[in-house]
Amino acid sequence: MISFDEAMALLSKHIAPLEAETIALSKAAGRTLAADVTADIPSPRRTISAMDGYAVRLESVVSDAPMRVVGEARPGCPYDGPLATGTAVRIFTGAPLPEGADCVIMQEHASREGEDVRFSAGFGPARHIRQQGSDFAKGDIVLEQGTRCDPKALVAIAAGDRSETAVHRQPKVALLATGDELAEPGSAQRAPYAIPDSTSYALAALVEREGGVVTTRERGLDDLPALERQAGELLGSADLVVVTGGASVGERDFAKPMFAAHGLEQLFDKVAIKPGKPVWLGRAGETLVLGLPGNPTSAMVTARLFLQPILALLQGASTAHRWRSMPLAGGLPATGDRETFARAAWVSEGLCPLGNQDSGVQGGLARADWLIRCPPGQAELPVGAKVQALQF
Ligand SMILES: Nc1nc2c(c(=O)[nH]1)N[C@H]1C(S)=C(S)[C@@H](COP(=O)(O)OP(=O)(O)OC[C@H]3O[C@@H](n4cnc5c(N)ncnc54)[C@H](O)[C@@H]3O)O[C@H]1N2
Ligand code: MOO
Repeated sequence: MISFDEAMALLSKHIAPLEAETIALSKAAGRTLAADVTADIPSPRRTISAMDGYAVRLESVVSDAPMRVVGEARPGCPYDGPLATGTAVRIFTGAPLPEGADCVIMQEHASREGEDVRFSAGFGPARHIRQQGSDFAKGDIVLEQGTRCDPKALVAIAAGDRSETAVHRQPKVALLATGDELAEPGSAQRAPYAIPDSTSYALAALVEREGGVVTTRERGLDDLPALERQAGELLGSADLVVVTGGASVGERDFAKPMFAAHGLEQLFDKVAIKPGKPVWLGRAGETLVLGLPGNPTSAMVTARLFLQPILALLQGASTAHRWRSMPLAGGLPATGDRETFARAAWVSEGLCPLGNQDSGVQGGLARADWLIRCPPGQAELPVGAKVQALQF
């Protein structure tokens, strides 16, 4: 059995980004950049006003003396010509600053009388000007390779006047839930010992949220020849197969054997963590296979700890575990001999570990927004202690 850190190092070592493709900006949300994005134009594109008011040469302004307004500048429509000393140009936020102007006086400090304007004293030292290129220059890198295009990143690409961007292909992910007892949610109540397949929809949602494409979401009975056939079909259709259940040592735990006939090479099998010890990763041909334990909390915790970084690595992103130091708002029990990821909720002053930490929990999962990382053998921790936590 390997440690969590050793398992993470194996992910980084064995998982390379999928090939790159160029896509329209309109399709880029959620995708990961395969190359740095450089700006084709500077931002701001021109030196512009940051306020609605009057553009002036500051040294020519005399408080409460009339000044001639010689024209207007609007965004996209500049004042034509240099600004003569002793004159002002009506200007609006975002408009190019007239040549020769070095200050914008906000209209709140101006009183207009026909063609003239007077400025009251005390309009302040701010010039209210944004210099051309003060945000970024033409040719600057506005986003680095490996950045995920969240809404804020889309602003930078568009502002650099780029209509397309190079991203890594989306991973195709096939989901298989194994277990004779599993039934489609809504139909379990019709058979006395059936239970709803509660994690497949959750895993599909996680895959899609993290930039993958779910090619299939299916169930398999605990029957090895049938599972072997199913494995062959799934391996041919996906970059990654995620199989839940059947990971442990039971006589009908077939998650690994079903891929053995297809040349499965194991990268790791069992990790010293709680929950989720039976998690495993392998490769059959070109396709990765991730095995998650059947217990629902274990499946979701290992999906967060392993599936999410695998999807990130396939898309060329940096491994996505952002641990944060956070205070405890409730006591944390001592840890056993496996590194433990305690489920916790954020309350006003910190993280409160949930009362039921059983790996079969389903109902309380929605309240668990954080995983607290507890090293093996850690003593009980009091309220206020700092812990390492990962958004869950
Ligand atoms: N003798 C041992 N027994 C077990 C060990 C062990 O080391 N020695 N490990 C335990 C641990 S830890 C876990 S976690 C589980 C994992 O077992 P499996 O991955 O083989 O999972 P199953 O046996 O198929 O199912 C466990 C449990 O979860 C329910 N389940 C399965 N799939 C789903 C699903 N898609 N939706 C909802 N619930 C699901 C299943 O009905 C079982 O109740 O093994 C321990 N045993
Ligand atoms: O360690 Mo298992 O994944 O919790 O019950």
